[in-house]
Amino acid sequence: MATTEERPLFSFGIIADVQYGDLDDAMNFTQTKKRYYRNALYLLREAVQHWKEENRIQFVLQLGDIIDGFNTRRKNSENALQAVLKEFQGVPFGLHHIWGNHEFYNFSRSYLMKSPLFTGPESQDIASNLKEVVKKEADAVYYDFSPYNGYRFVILDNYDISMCGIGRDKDSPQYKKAGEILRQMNKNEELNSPDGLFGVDRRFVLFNGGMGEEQLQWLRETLEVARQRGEKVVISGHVPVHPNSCYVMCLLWNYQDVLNILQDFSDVVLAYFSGHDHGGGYHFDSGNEIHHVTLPGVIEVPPGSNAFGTVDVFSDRLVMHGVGQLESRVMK
Ligand SMILES: Nc1ncnc2c1ncn2[C@@H]1O[C@H](COP(=O)(O)OP(=O)(O)O)[C@@H](O)[C@H]1O
Repeated sequence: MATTEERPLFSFGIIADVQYGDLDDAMNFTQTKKRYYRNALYLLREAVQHWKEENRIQFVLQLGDIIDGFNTRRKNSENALQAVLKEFQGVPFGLHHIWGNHEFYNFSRSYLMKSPLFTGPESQDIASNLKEVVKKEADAVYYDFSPYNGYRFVILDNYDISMCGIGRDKDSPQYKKAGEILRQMNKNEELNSPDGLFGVDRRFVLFNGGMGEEQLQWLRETLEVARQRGEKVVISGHVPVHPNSCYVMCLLWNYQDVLNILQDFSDVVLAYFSGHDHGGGYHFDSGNEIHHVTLPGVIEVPPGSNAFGTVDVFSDRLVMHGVGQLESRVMK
């Protein structure tokens, strides 16, 4: 029989960039990787089946871009969303859906707030309270929860300051702020192009975003409370925040602000999980003992493989069991 040392305190599932669409396979923008839009749904199904059979995860962190932006061309966004949500129907674990750039190519924030992709703590109230939805519409969607005594999970809204798709209203201060940042840093007419930008500056493209001061302050306060309670914290967002954990073009615009906060609270922060960069990545910030995990994107996994995992949480380590392209690792 397993001793308490051998058994995880609790476990959770991770998956990123499913980007499902009823679309033919096609190459990415740079013509370097194929995207398997229809197969992505089967890979999601396989992941859910795997978690059901394992029978030990408490919740899944779905790290964003669950359907592809190209669904809008066929006016098929809602059908695509229904298809992926159907895979989660009746699952015996919780779900935390993070919003990425592709959510905003398909849907406005107010639509998302009322959809099952909103998994914030007030999701129950909001579905039945339209006034609350209107009030919340302008807000960023970030929240925290404690799945187990002594542990806290933080969900960030990396597209708080953004011009992606129809997410933010064009008149909103967040959209205007995003425009100021982008146009100052990126002189291309096509704002998704990083031409003329070098190194980490290549992150100043339209498909990325940033976090506002209010959210950064909330993150500091949340980590301060966690510190006082003696909790350990796992943070997640769609977009990576460490330049060594991803291709730099995929970094959060103000990644340094977030890194500074994580480093200030390195005594409580264990890891940062993200998606967005389909190639995936990993970096151990050894000075601060924080693990940065960027999951490979399901959309670019050929049939026959997959990219998801189960993380077992022990008192002294996180053990990530990767399936397919997600590498397994022990994170002390
Ligand atoms: N180097 C680039 N120059 C111009 N546009 C680009 C470039 N790379 C990507 N894009 C555009 O940016 C958008 C997002 O790129 P994409 O690779 O599809 O993102 P994701 O990885 O999130 O699916 C697409 O509209 C794509 O055409």
